[in-house]
Amino acid sequence: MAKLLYENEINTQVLEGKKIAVIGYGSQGHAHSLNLRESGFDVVIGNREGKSFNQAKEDGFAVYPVAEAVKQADLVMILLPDELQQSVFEESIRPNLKDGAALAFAHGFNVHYGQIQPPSNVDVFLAAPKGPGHLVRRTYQEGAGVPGLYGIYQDYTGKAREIALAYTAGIGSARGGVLETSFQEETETDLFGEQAVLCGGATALVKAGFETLVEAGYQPELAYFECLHELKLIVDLMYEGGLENMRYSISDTAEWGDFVSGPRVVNDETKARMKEVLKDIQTGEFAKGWILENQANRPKYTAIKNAENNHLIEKVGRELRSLMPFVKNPIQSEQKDVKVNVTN
Ligand SMILES: NC(=O)C1=CN([C@@H]2O[C@H](COP(=O)(O)OP(=O)(O)OC[C@H]3O[C@@H](n4cnc5c(N)ncnc54)[C@H](OP(=O)(O)O)[C@@H]3O)[C@@H](O)[C@H]2O)C=CC1
Ligand SMILES: CC[C@](O)(C(C)=O)C(=O)O
Ligand SMILES: [Mg+2]
Ligand SMILES: [Mg+2]
Repeated sequence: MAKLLYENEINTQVLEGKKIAVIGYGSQGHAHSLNLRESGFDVVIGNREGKSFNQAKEDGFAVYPVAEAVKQADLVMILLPDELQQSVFEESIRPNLKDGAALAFAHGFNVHYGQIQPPSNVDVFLAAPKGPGHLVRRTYQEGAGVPGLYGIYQDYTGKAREIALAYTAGIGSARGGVLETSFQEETETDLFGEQAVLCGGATALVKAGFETLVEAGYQPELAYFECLHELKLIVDLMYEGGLENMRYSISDTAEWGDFVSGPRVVNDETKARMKEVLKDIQTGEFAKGWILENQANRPKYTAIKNAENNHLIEKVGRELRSLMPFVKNPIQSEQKDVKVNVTN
């Protein structure tokens, strides 16, 4: 088994007395900053003025324009959207990095695809929690943590690995275990996971199941419960004890259906498509398309997002969840301007 490291094996002294600038106070940014502060580290925030800037202030941080935060930092963690990192880096980060500082990323996209070429006089590492930022925060508050990856791209000071590990401990990832990787491996597997399984694969499966039932004349509310609501309960069982634990809790009828019908839906053809998705990630084709989409102001992204928000499963879901007060949405209720663009 690969070597995972845990809190009790990590020495965090290397970050004592050092100033950490977290650049970006969004999903990952707020979680890293709050967790690091509660782990005893000295954190300042760099953000443009606006919603996140104000939130970070409200949360008690010293908040600066990006350039000012970078100037004072011994460690700069870049938690800006991937598609904006290159321009902010060239304008406000590169010119202000201290000699011997550490530059960190939570995803290797920009370094791996050559969008950011770090200067040679800094350490460069990856500290990538394997989970959404709001859960990185929530699990930390619960005394647990989201497992993470660390990887060294450049070791200028000779301490890059020690610093990276201390950082993963500070955000709570070392409670779940941290695994060494490279920027290439993290970037390619993270993109594959989110596209083929966790986000793209899961939403496509849920929607296809919902549509199949509704088109066959079944009630949309029932189809929502069956294909989306209950999925969380099933995945919780997998999270807690693997496929075996989920199969222990379901009926034998369901388990037999799982064995014989699952492979009829997700089969060799699906796997061949997954391999195509992976190939596009490995060759840089996906990255190129995403960079161009942003340069064009996201026409396809915006059209698809609007259509998705207006899908029947979303309309039915909003109504049903409003009738289930125990289904809390702490993430969106903490945001003042939820980005749901619903028509009709
Ligand atoms: N989301 C996740 O859970 C995960 C993300 N990652 C990686 O973490 C990084 C951050 O992603 P994520 O947390 O989703 O990003 P978000 O979009 O949630 O947050 C981005 C933050 O950057 C700020 N920002 C945007 N533009 C600028 C700018 N020009 N100058 C200064 N600040 C700016 C935003 O502030 P404002 O309010 O002003 O827009 C916001 O606070 C990415 O590399 C991503 O791949 C890795 C693992 C999981
Ligand atoms: C699964 C999506 C993710 O990779 C993540 C939360 O880990 C992301 O980029 O947001
Ligand atoms: Mg991820
Ligand atoms: Mg990702």
